[in-house]
Amino acid sequence: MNKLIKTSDVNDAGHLQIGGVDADFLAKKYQTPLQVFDVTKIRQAVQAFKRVFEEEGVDYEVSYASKAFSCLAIYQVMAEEGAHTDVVSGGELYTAIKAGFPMDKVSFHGNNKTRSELEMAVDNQVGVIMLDNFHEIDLLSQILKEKKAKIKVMLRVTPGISAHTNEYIQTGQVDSKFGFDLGSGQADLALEKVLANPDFEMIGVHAHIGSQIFDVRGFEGCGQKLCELSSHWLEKYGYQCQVLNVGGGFGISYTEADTPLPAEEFVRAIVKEIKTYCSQHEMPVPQIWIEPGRAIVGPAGYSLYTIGSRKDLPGYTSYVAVDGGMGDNIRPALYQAEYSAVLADQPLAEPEEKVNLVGKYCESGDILIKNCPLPKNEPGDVVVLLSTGAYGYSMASNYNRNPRPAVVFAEDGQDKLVIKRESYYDLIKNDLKY
Ligand SMILES: Cc1ncc(COP(=O)(O)O)c(C=O)c1O
Ligand SMILES: N[C@@H](CCCC[NH3+])C(=O)O
Repeated sequence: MNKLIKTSDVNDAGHLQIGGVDADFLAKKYQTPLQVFDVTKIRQAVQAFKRVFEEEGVDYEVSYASKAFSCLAIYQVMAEEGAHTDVVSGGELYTAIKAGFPMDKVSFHGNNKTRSELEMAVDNQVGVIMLDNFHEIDLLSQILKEKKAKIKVMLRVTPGISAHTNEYIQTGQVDSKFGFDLGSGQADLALEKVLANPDFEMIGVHAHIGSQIFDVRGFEGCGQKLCELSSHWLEKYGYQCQVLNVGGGFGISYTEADTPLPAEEFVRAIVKEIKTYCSQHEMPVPQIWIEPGRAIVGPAGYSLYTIGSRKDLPGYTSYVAVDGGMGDNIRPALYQAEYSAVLADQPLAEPEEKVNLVGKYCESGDILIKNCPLPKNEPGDVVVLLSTGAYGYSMASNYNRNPRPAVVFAEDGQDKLVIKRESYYDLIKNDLKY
């Protein structure tokens, strides 16, 4: 039995249930490929993070990194849970605005925010802009002057920590496109510029060391680096950081081989590290903000596909193809990410074979799971990839002009369509004939 499946995930009919709704029923009702989220799991993930901070007695914010999955409904759920959110583009910001998400709880990230994106953020008075580089400090200064506006800012720094994860998803090492480098003095210079402009209200410092990280030491190191920087700034400039934002990146299980700490335990370790530093240096404990994306939506997401063709290669392997693939989940092709799968109508069945579970895209690399253990299966069966809630739909494309799937939220036995399936017309609606 797949260890990612708990007995509570299986209903009386022996089918997988998501948010209390039968997965086979969802596949029939909405067709496949289909992305389904268990909203209870999303809420529980936010609440588990909050509980740690409350138990530790520190001021905090849990800011959902919405690049992991962005749509109107997820911002509504985050607003209901009292979470902050971070956005990294005008498009994510627009979606949060249209969802009615409170703008004072938005952090705006990005290494190359455009003038129009920054103007949009200022016009909507987002909670905080994460300043990433000198160009942005100048650009935002100009915009604030023109608009006679003020805004809260934080400086994003690279703490010089290489988290042990795929090289494309590391961000905290010195040689990174994000943030101000500490060692070369860039971060000090950035602070000087920011403090010199009264239109900026500088509230603190941010670092994010990477994503899908299992080793707690990187996070502790990040917390410590931010504390050291904060002491240094107090000593050198008399500037006291109110907020230390340690980013996200908490690893989750995609397969049975992944055994990370529960995500909230990473946070407990960071909080303890910061508290220890502060007590040793007689500093007040600042507000601690975190920005988890994957850990909030990843385990709550399920990708439902229908099995179609099969190719058996004697002496090699078998290819079992589904009606989605790299267009709705690029992660296996891009990062060699691994997933596990079960059949919707018999999630507890023992595997009988290992196959390459492939998609329908015109690429040999369109393999969702290599050597995927599956029970006996046939065309028409619904196969479900687990833990696909983060960076699946949000990185989806229309490659081969395949429409993107529908997304359904399921909670307490109720299902609700939150993103319609794209139609063929959607694919051509912005095309113009030559
Ligand atoms: C600045 C920042 N914050 C938060 C996140 C969220 O990371 P994760 O989804 O791994 O928690 C990212 C993405 O890696 C990021 O770049
Ligand atoms: N998109 C990546 C993570 C990047 C996180 C954004 N900084 C993934 O699927 O793992």
